Amino acid sequence: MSSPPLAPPAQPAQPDGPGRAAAQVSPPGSPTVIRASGVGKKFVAYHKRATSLKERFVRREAANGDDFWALRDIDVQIGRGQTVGLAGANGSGKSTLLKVLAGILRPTHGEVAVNGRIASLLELGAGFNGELSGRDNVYLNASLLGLSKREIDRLFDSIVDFSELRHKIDDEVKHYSSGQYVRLGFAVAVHVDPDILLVDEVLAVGDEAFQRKCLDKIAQFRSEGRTILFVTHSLDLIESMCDRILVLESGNMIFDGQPAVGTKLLRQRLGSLPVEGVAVPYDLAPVKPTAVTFSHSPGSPAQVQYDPGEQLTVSVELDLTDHAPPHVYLHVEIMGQGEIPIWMMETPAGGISPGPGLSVVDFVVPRLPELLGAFAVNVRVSDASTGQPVTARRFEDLFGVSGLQGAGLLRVDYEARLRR
Ligand SMILES: Nc1ncnc2c1ncn2[C@@H]1O[C@H](COP(=O)(O)OP(=O)(O)OP(=O)(O)O)[C@@H](O)[C@H]1O
Repeated sequence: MSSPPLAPPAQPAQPDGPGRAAAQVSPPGSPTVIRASGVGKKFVAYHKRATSLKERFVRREAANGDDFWALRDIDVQIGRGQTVGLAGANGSGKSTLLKVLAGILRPTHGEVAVNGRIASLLELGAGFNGELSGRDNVYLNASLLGLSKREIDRLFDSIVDFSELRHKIDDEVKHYSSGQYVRLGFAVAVHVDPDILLVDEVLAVGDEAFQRKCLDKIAQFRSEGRTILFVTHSLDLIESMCDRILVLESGNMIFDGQPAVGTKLLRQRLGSLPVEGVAVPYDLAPVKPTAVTFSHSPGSPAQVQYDPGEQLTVSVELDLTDHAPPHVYLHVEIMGQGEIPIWMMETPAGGISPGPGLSVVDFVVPRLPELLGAFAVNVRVSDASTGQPVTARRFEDLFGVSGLQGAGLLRVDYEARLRR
């Protein structure tokens, strides 16, 4: 599917953060190759099937069909050369979004524009005719993706070699196993010289050796500057292979941005991230850290993603009862991937004296170091006069720092010297 060249991408409209999608612009100078604007997709869910012709006639159409929005108001722009992971719980709309972007499903609302040749490997068997042989399906599939007969003749052996199905190539594909289907589908998709590759979770069907081969191919495509969008439940894979993650929840895009931040948010939402760190019962504490927010400067609008060198303010809201100690000491740990404390901030040793009620303590970091990752916050409160712990709380609210591309967590200056 292709369309006329797209206009330069518009700037993102809204600030980023969990709970609303953070629009991500393409890297500077990289044109947008996929743009979805206000995309919604409605299905009609029929809860109960009519059991007789009469019943079907009496109910007619809409009587027991509920509208069901599998996608709601999705705005996204994908820049050329980006590798984007699409993640979310079962039924969140990932496959539907991929199909809408591939032009296989028409959106109920909104528009999709694509600039470049798309090859897609969607649900099992999509694009294959079970009655035809593997050989015929290679020709059929590749011609649907825009290749001429002569081009397919030239690529045929390479496609079959990649699929490792030469011994099966003249069998009807309805007799293929699901893994064999995917092998052939993937082999065709990567041979048609696509600008954009869309891959659904189907890769999980292949055996380990074939998965490795597919991932190597995706890595090669990535290094060639092609655009890749893939659905996976493997958040580790997204962290290692993608420049960007889109997280869907009930058809809404709740996050668009840095993989480390998005995967952590999703793990939180799926309940697969342990919450820990409460030392003293929080409910009984006379001083409660009730919220943590991130912004550029004290009091400025909340923001989640930062670049190295930018100012960051971590604001801790405290709620004190009348029985709170007069001098309170706060210890704030910024926690990285794998529960590693990255840095620590604290109030002066004598503590602070906020008084009863709500107050906010701002920790201002004038220049963020050259870091990469998503960071959560642990807050410990103690009585500054006695040193006794009061309570502790872990905040899963995250901020992310981008800027280093696959270069580890921290930038360290170094020289490489040869010595003989
Ligand atoms: N053709 C259809 N008719 C009705 N409902 C549909 C149709 N296709 C998908 N759905 C529904 O839309 C929702 C989103 O489905 P989709 O396959 O996009 O989810 P997904 O995020 O890819 O899920 P999974 O991780 O389980 O593959 C689901 O509730 C699904 O049942």
